[in-house]
Amino acid sequence: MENTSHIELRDVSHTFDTDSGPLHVLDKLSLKIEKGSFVAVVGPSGCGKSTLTRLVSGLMIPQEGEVWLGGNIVKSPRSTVGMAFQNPVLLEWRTILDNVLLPLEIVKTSLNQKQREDRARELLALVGLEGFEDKRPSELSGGMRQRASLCRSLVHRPEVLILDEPFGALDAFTREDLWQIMHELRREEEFTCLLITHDLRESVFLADQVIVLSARPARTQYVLDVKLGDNRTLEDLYTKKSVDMLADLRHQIQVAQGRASDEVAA
Ligand SMILES: Nc1ncnc2c1ncn2[C@@H]1O[C@H](COP(=O)(O)OP(=O)(O)OP(=O)(O)O)[C@@H](O)[C@H]1O
Repeated sequence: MENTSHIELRDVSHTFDTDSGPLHVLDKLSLKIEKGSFVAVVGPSGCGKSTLTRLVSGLMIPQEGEVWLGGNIVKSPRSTVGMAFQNPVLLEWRTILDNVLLPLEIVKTSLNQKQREDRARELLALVGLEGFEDKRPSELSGGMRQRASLCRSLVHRPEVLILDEPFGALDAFTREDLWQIMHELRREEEFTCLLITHDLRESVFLADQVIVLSARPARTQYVLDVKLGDNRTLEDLYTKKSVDMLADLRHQIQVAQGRASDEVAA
């Protein structure tokens, strides 16, 4: 069947077996993400957002429905996916450069050692870590470690970048720095991005589209097209357009949490 989306979930349902019985997490979840777009997923705590990232990356296979990536059904972990999480999990016994190089030791590549290092150094320079290549992770701040983690997730030029709350543990100012670095990375690198976040401002600043999931079992409840330009700045978050979008999203989250009616516009 023809498939024009880069990432697509078709009627995906999943139930975990837990000590207290079956836990129905996703219920006929369907969504489409176009190639090169940046989509943020928000929703109530525990609704199944991380489960969604595991399905897209092939770390898990759904019990029902299909996950498509680049025109193929996902049946196993995919090397064309890069991932970054809230905890950067850098290896302390490796330098920052060697941490960034790690995926190129695992994924098949035609690059020789010099080309690999050039690629890693290019990314580190892009995120402002030039001069820190030989440091150990513990010598860097939390924000710098997360920047290195982003480089590691992109070093093998994945087609899809999955970010699961990567900025959630950072202070507000560092988080905003990282948001701007994400825009810089997007200008320089080619990838389709799926971001999981609890931060509505982050979703509006970074994404082309924000998908609101319902409470568990999650379904797509609402989709917001973010009508800000590609060259958006932090100041744009304080314009009426952004404030209205944020109010809309906040209302949808309240609906998902059962704290508001979906008949009332925010
Ligand atoms: N392997 C598993 N086995 C059993 N239960 C699981 C498993 N993985 C996740 N869960 C449960 O499924 C539910 C959804 O988990 P998931 O991590 O996808 O939610 P989330 O929306 O990312 O949560 P949060 O917003 O808190 O980060 C949670 O109740 C979680 O405890």
